[in-house]
Amino acid sequence: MSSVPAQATPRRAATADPPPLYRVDDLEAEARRRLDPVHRDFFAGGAGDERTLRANETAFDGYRILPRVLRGGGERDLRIELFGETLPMPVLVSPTAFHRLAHPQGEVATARAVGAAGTVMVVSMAATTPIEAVAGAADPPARLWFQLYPQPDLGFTASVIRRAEAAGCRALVVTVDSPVFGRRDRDLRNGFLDLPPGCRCENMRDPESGRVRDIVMDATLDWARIEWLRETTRLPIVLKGILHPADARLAVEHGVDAVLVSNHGGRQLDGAPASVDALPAVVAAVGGRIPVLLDGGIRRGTDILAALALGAVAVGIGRPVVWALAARGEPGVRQLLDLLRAELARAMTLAGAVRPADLTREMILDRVPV
Ligand SMILES: Cc1cc2nc3c(=O)[nH]c(=O)nc-3n(C[C@H](O)[C@H](O)[C@H](O)COP(=O)(O)O)c2cc1C
Ligand SMILES: CCCCC(=O)C(=O)O
Repeated sequence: MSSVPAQATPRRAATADPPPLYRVDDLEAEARRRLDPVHRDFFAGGAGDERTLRANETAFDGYRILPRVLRGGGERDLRIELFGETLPMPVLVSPTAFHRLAHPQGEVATARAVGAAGTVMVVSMAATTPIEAVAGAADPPARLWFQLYPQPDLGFTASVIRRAEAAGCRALVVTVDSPVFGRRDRDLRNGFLDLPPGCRCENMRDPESGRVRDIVMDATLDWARIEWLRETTRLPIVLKGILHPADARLAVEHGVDAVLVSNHGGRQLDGAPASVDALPAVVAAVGGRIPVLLDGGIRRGTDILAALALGAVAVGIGRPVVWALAARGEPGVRQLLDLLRAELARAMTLAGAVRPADLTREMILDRVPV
């Protein structure tokens, strides 16, 4: 039970702690002040006219939560089960490239914050810290999943998977929305091409030559390659970037363990639907056979609630993590995860749900005029 006034925040004493965080979006403004404008544009931007980028956030305005009352229930239980493990909350850190452009401690800082929160960090193939160092960074250790852009060189792809397995990653997140790199006008205008000296995609280091390879976006990628991956690893496979229900069905047929409904944060196909708008049809197509995850535009506990009620088992957050990292480093990412947890718990309490499984489709009114 909370005593009134639940909102009161004590006046701040002079301390080294980061300032309080009231809303996720405040981190973006703070990060923008600190970042090199070229890097800021890389993190913030999307493909084309950024229609999909904008839609990811605004689409949540089109859903309303129909609360249940007088359900009691006391403390909320935010835990979920995924791949046989219990996660403390239904929020994962989606893979984002180049954390060392946001903060000198890069992925190490992110992993420490995620370790403290007990949830999952999906480490990007384009991380600027080797997966082994990310895995060794956090105490308690972070649960890591590894994001893969399958490379045309199968031997090299297999070697990256072996590294991820050896480092203790518990799932492989295969990004399938990037047969070619999205065209991002901001980066083209800014001439953003190279990482600063000393900053590299360490997971792309060739085991034989020691050279760091470029990540290839492979337009020949097809379901046969997913079958190859299925035979190459025993890790659960998550397909990231599913939007069409027919692809969700194919994913199930190919023995994939989960799908992540995503448009890559609006950075690949501009004009694709907002993730949350694509979610219900994917959930229907999958029919409960495998978990459905979602990322794109999650900025509030109520966004998480809506996605769960529409059938997602968990959501991922991309840019907010980068902003938190750039603004406040590891403590910022901790604050971000704490804030989203608190917002979700409060939203669930107000909506009459004790646990994520209580969030059901009838609690969402959609096509609300905005
Ligand atoms: C700066 C940035 C880098 C990203 N890098 C990757 C990546 O390396 N691999 C990947 O699969 N997705 C990548 N994504 C997409 C995210 O995993 C995620 O789908 C997206 O950011 C979710 O939307 P949100 O930023 O609105 O939360 C990146 C997104 C951003 C913003
Ligand atoms: C080769 C870097 C890929 C990063 C990425 O996926 C993105 O910027 O969206």
